[in-house]
Amino acid sequence: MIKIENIKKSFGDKEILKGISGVFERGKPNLIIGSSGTGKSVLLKCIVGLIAPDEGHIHYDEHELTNANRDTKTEIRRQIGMLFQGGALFDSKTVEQNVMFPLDVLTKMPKGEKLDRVNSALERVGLAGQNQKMPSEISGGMQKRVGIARAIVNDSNYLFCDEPNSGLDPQTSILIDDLILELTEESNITTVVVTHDMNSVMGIGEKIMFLYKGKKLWEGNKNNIMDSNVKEFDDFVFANKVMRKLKKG
Ligand SMILES: Nc1ncnc2c1ncn2[C@@H]1O[C@H](COP(=O)(O)OP(=O)(O)OP(=O)(O)O)[C@@H](O)[C@H]1O
Repeated sequence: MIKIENIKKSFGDKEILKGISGVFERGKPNLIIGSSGTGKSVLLKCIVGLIAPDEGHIHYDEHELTNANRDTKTEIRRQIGMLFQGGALFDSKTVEQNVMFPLDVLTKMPKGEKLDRVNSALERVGLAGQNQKMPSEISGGMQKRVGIARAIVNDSNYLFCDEPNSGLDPQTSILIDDLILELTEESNITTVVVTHDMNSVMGIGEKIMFLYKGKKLWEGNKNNIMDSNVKEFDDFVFANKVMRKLKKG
Protein backbone atom coordinates (compact mmCIF):
# COMPACT_ATOMS: atom_id res chain seq x y z
CA MET A 1 0.00 0.00 0.00
CA ILE A 2 1.18 3.51 -0.78
CA LYS A 3 -0.33 6.51 0.96
CA ILE A 4 0.24 10.07 -0.20
CA GLU A 5 -0.64 13.12 1.88
CA ASN A 6 -1.04 16.69 0.64
CA ILE A 7 1.52 16.50 -2.18
CA LYS A 8 2.36 19.93 -3.58
CA LYS A 9 4.77 20.80 -6.36
CA SER A 10 5.48 23.99 -8.27
CA PHE A 11 7.90 24.74 -11.09
CA GLY A 12 8.79 28.42 -10.80
CA ASP A 13 5.54 30.25 -10.12
CA LYS A 14 3.47 27.52 -11.80
CA GLU A 15 1.72 25.36 -9.22
CA ILE A 16 1.38 21.90 -10.79
CA LEU A 17 0.23 19.75 -7.84
CA LYS A 18 -2.07 21.53 -5.40
CA GLY A 19 -2.20 19.19 -2.40
CA ILE A 20 -3.04 15.65 -3.46
CA SER A 21 -3.84 12.90 -0.97
CA GLY A 22 -4.91 9.31 -1.49
CA VAL A 23 -4.21 5.62 -1.01
CA PHE A 24 -2.99 3.13 -3.62
CA GLU A 25 -4.00 -0.34 -2.52
CA ARG A 26 -2.06 -3.59 -2.71
CA GLY A 27 -3.22 -6.37 -5.05
CA LYS A 28 -5.13 -4.18 -7.50
CA PRO A 29 -4.26 -1.74 -10.28
CA ASN A 30 -4.64 1.85 -9.04
CA LEU A 31 -5.19 4.25 -11.93
CA ILE A 32 -4.31 7.94 -12.06
CA ILE A 33 -6.29 9.49 -14.89
CA GLY A 34 -6.91 12.96 -16.29
CA SER A 35 -6.36 15.12 -19.35
CA SER A 36 -3.01 16.06 -20.78
CA GLY A 37 -0.93 18.44 -18.70
CA THR A 38 -2.93 17.98 -15.52
CA GLY A 39 0.02 16.72 -13.46
CA LYS A 40 -0.23 12.92 -13.62
CA SER A 41 3.38 12.29 -14.60
CA VAL A 42 4.69 14.87 -12.12
CA LEU A 43 2.71 13.14 -9.36
CA LEU A 44 4.09 9.74 -10.40
CA LYS A 45 7.64 11.13 -10.40
CA CYS A 46 7.09 12.57 -6.91
CA ILE A 47 5.81 9.22 -5.65
CA VAL A 48 8.79 7.25 -6.99
CA GLY A 49 11.25 9.87 -5.74
CA LEU A 50 12.44 11.22 -9.11
CA ILE A 51 11.11 14.66 -8.16
CA ALA A 52 11.07 16.02 -4.60
CA PRO A 53 7.64 17.43 -3.71
CA ASP A 54 7.59 20.89 -2.10
CA GLU A 55 5.23 19.63 0.60
CA GLY A 56 3.57 16.42 1.66
CA HIS A 57 4.36 12.87 2.70
CA ILE A 58 4.64 9.58 0.84
CA HIS A 59 4.35 6.30 2.75
CA TYR A 60 5.43 2.98 1.27
CA ASP A 61 3.74 0.61 3.71
CA GLU A 62 5.64 1.15 6.98
CA HIS A 63 8.31 3.42 5.42
CA GLU A 64 8.01 7.14 4.87
CA LEU A 65 9.92 8.20 1.74
CA THR A 66 10.06 11.96 2.12
CA ASN A 67 11.92 12.03 5.45
CA ALA A 68 13.69 8.68 5.11
CA ASN A 69 17.44 8.30 5.59
CA ARG A 70 19.62 7.11 2.70
CA ASP A 71 19.42 3.41 3.61
CA THR A 72 15.64 3.44 3.80
CA LYS A 73 15.39 5.33 0.51
CA THR A 74 17.67 2.76 -1.13
CA GLU A 75 15.58 -0.06 0.35
CA ILE A 76 12.35 1.48 -0.98
CA ARG A 77 13.91 2.08 -4.41
CA ARG A 78 15.03 -1.55 -4.58
CA GLN A 79 11.39 -2.57 -4.29
CA ILE A 80 10.19 -0.28 -7.08
CA GLY A 81 9.73 -1.39 -10.69
CA MET A 82 8.93 1.18 -13.31
CA LEU A 83 7.57 0.90 -16.84
CA PHE A 84 8.43 4.21 -18.46
CA GLN A 85 6.34 6.00 -21.04
CA GLY A 86 7.27 4.67 -24.48
CA GLY A 87 9.00 1.59 -23.03
CA ALA A 88 12.45 3.23 -22.87
CA LEU A 89 14.47 0.14 -23.76
CA PHE A 90 18.14 0.44 -24.58
CA ASP A 91 18.25 0.00 -28.38
CA SER A 92 21.80 -1.34 -28.38
CA LYS A 93 21.11 -4.02 -25.75
CA THR A 94 19.41 -7.38 -26.27
CA VAL A 95 16.13 -8.26 -24.57
CA GLU A 96 18.10 -10.23 -21.97
CA GLN A 97 20.52 -7.35 -21.29
CA ASN A 98 17.62 -4.90 -21.00
CA VAL A 99 15.78 -7.03 -18.47
CA MET A 100 18.96 -7.76 -16.51
CA PHE A 101 19.86 -4.07 -16.26
CA PRO A 102 18.25 -3.37 -12.82
CA LEU A 103 19.94 -6.46 -11.37
CA ASP A 104 23.31 -5.29 -12.75
CA VAL A 105 22.84 -1.84 -11.24
CA LEU A 106 21.07 -2.61 -7.96
CA THR A 107 22.43 -6.00 -6.88
CA LYS A 108 25.62 -7.99 -6.56
CA MET A 109 23.90 -11.22 -7.63
CA PRO A 110 26.01 -13.87 -9.37
CA LYS A 111 25.46 -13.98 -13.15
CA GLY A 112 23.72 -17.38 -13.03
CA GLU A 113 21.14 -16.13 -10.53
CA LYS A 114 20.54 -12.99 -12.58
CA LEU A 115 19.94 -15.09 -15.66
CA ASP A 116 17.46 -17.28 -13.77
CA ARG A 117 15.58 -14.16 -12.68
CA VAL A 118 15.58 -12.75 -16.21
CA ASN A 119 14.28 -16.01 -17.67
CA SER A 120 11.55 -16.23 -15.06
CA ALA A 121 10.49 -12.59 -15.71
CA LEU A 122 10.45 -13.18 -19.47
CA GLU A 123 8.34 -16.28 -18.97
CA ARG A 124 5.85 -14.36 -16.82
CA VAL A 125 5.31 -11.80 -19.57
CA GLY A 126 5.04 -14.46 -22.29
CA LEU A 127 8.45 -13.88 -23.87
CA ALA A 128 10.34 -17.03 -22.88
CA GLY A 129 13.28 -17.70 -25.20
CA GLN A 130 13.36 -14.21 -26.77
CA ASN A 131 16.57 -13.34 -24.87
CA GLN A 132 18.83 -12.56 -27.81
CA LYS A 133 16.43 -10.43 -29.84
CA MET A 134 17.15 -6.73 -30.23
CA PRO A 135 14.35 -4.22 -29.43
CA SER A 136 14.19 -3.24 -33.12
CA GLU A 137 13.37 -6.86 -34.04
CA ILE A 138 10.22 -7.11 -31.90
CA SER A 139 6.78 -5.47 -32.04
CA GLY A 140 5.66 -2.50 -29.92
CA GLY A 141 3.56 -4.79 -27.74
CA MET A 142 6.52 -7.10 -27.17
CA GLN A 143 8.69 -4.12 -26.31
CA LYS A 144 6.19 -3.15 -23.59
CA ARG A 145 6.35 -6.72 -22.28
CA VAL A 146 10.14 -6.46 -22.11
CA GLY A 147 9.68 -3.18 -20.19
CA ILE A 148 7.32 -4.94 -17.79
CA ALA A 149 9.73 -7.89 -17.38
CA ARG A 150 12.46 -5.37 -16.52
CA ALA A 151 10.14 -3.71 -13.99
CA ILE A 152 9.35 -6.97 -12.18
CA VAL A 153 12.73 -8.73 -12.45
CA ASN A 154 13.77 -7.48 -9.03
CA ASP A 155 10.67 -9.00 -7.39
CA SER A 156 9.32 -5.48 -6.98
CA ASN A 157 6.65 -4.82 -4.39
CA TYR A 158 5.60 -1.63 -6.16
CA LEU A 159 5.01 -1.37 -9.89
CA PHE A 160 4.58 1.97 -11.67
CA CYS A 161 3.46 2.23 -15.27
CA ASP A 162 3.40 5.57 -17.10
CA GLU A 163 1.01 5.32 -20.08
CA PRO A 164 1.62 1.60 -20.67
CA ASN A 165 -0.59 1.62 -23.78
CA SER A 166 0.85 4.62 -25.58
CA GLY A 167 1.49 3.77 -29.22
CA LEU A 168 -0.32 0.42 -29.08
CA ASP A 169 -3.42 -0.69 -31.00
CA PRO A 170 -6.57 -1.33 -28.89
CA GLN A 171 -6.23 -5.13 -28.94
CA THR A 172 -2.58 -5.13 -27.87
CA SER A 173 -3.44 -2.51 -25.23
CA ILE A 174 -5.96 -4.89 -23.69
CA LEU A 175 -3.36 -7.67 -23.57
CA ILE A 176 -0.90 -5.36 -21.80
CA ASP A 177 -3.60 -4.24 -19.33
CA ASP A 178 -4.52 -7.86 -18.64
CA LEU A 179 -0.87 -8.68 -18.03
CA ILE A 180 -0.53 -5.78 -15.56
CA LEU A 181 -3.71 -6.93 -13.77
CA GLU A 182 -2.53 -10.56 -13.63
CA LEU A 183 0.93 -9.70 -12.28
CA THR A 184 -0.59 -7.36 -9.70
CA GLU A 185 -3.07 -9.92 -8.41
CA GLU A 186 -0.77 -12.95 -8.56
CA SER A 187 2.12 -11.25 -6.76
CA ASN A 188 -0.12 -9.07 -4.56
CA ILE A 189 1.91 -5.96 -5.35
CA THR A 190 0.90 -2.30 -5.31
CA THR A 191 0.52 -1.12 -8.89
CA VAL A 192 0.01 2.48 -9.99
CA VAL A 193 -0.86 3.15 -13.64
CA VAL A 194 -0.99 6.60 -15.23
CA THR A 195 -3.27 6.62 -18.23
CA HIS A 196 -5.81 8.55 -20.25
CA ASP A 197 -7.02 5.45 -22.04
CA MET A 198 -10.73 4.92 -21.27
CA ASN A 199 -10.46 1.28 -22.34
CA SER A 200 -7.96 0.74 -19.52
CA VAL A 201 -10.20 2.60 -17.11
CA MET A 202 -13.14 0.33 -17.92
CA GLY A 203 -10.95 -2.80 -18.10
CA ILE A 204 -8.70 -2.64 -15.05
CA GLY A 205 -9.92 0.44 -13.12
CA GLU A 206 -10.28 -1.24 -9.74
CA LYS A 207 -9.34 2.03 -8.07
CA ILE A 208 -9.26 5.33 -9.92
CA MET A 209 -7.99 8.78 -8.97
CA PHE A 210 -9.05 11.58 -11.33
CA LEU A 211 -6.78 14.64 -11.46
CA TYR A 212 -7.85 17.99 -12.83
CA LYS A 213 -5.46 20.94 -12.97
CA GLY A 214 -3.33 19.57 -10.14
CA LYS A 215 -6.19 18.58 -7.83
CA LYS A 216 -7.93 15.28 -7.12
CA LEU A 217 -11.54 15.87 -8.12
CA TRP A 218 -12.95 12.34 -8.10
CA GLU A 219 -12.10 8.91 -6.76
CA GLY A 220 -13.85 5.61 -7.34
CA ASN A 221 -13.75 2.51 -9.50
CA LYS A 222 -14.92 1.40 -12.94
CA ASN A 223 -18.30 0.34 -11.53
CA ASN A 224 -19.28 3.72 -10.13
CA ILE A 225 -18.05 5.93 -12.96
CA MET A 226 -21.62 6.42 -14.17
CA ASP A 227 -22.72 7.71 -10.76
CA SER A 228 -20.29 10.64 -10.66
CA ASN A 229 -21.70 14.11 -10.42
CA VAL A 230 -18.40 15.92 -10.92
CA LYS A 231 -18.69 17.90 -14.14
CA GLU A 232 -14.96 17.91 -15.01
CA PHE A 233 -14.82 14.13 -14.53
CA ASP A 234 -17.92 13.56 -16.67
CA ASP A 235 -16.47 15.81 -19.39
CA PHE A 236 -13.32 13.66 -19.38
CA VAL A 237 -15.08 10.29 -19.33
CA PHE A 238 -17.86 11.09 -21.75
CA ALA A 239 -15.58 12.78 -24.28
CA ASN A 240 -15.32 9.18 -25.46
CA LYS A 241 -18.15 8.35 -27.91
CA VAL A 242 -18.66 4.80 -26.67
CA MET A 243 -18.93 6.03 -23.09
CA ARG A 244 -21.48 8.66 -24.14
CA LYS A 245 -23.62 5.94 -25.72
CA LEU A 246 -23.38 3.82 -22.58
CA LYS A 247 -24.47 6.77 -20.42
CA LYS A 248 -27.49 7.40 -22.65
CA GLY A 249 -28.28 3.68 -22.42
N1 LIG B 1 10.53 19.58 -15.01
C1 LIG B 1 9.54 20.42 -15.29
N2 LIG B 1 9.76 21.76 -15.29
C2 LIG B 1 8.75 22.64 -15.53
N3 LIG B 1 7.48 22.28 -15.81
C3 LIG B 1 7.21 20.97 -15.84
C4 LIG B 1 8.21 19.98 -15.57
N4 LIG B 1 7.63 18.75 -15.66
C5 LIG B 1 6.33 18.96 -15.95
N5 LIG B 1 6.08 20.28 -16.06
C6 LIG B 1 4.78 20.89 -16.35
O1 LIG B 1 3.83 20.34 -15.47
C7 LIG B 1 2.56 20.22 -16.10
C8 LIG B 1 1.99 18.83 -15.89
O2 LIG B 1 2.80 17.92 -16.64
P1 LIG B 1 2.58 16.34 -16.60
O3 LIG B 1 3.62 15.75 -17.50
O4 LIG B 1 2.53 15.86 -15.20
O5 LIG B 1 1.15 16.19 -17.26
P2 LIG B 1 0.33 14.87 -17.55
O6 LIG B 1 -0.95 14.99 -16.84
O7 LIG B 1 1.18 13.68 -17.23
O8 LIG B 1 0.12 15.00 -19.12
P3 LIG B 1 0.19 13.91 -20.30
O9 LIG B 1 -1.04 13.09 -20.18
O10 LIG B 1 0.18 14.77 -21.54
O11 LIG B 1 1.48 13.14 -20.14
C9 LIG B 1 2.76 20.61 -17.55
O12 LIG B 1 2.32 21.93 -17.72
C10 LIG B 1 4.24 20.52 -17.73
O13 LIG B 1 4.70 21.42 -18.70
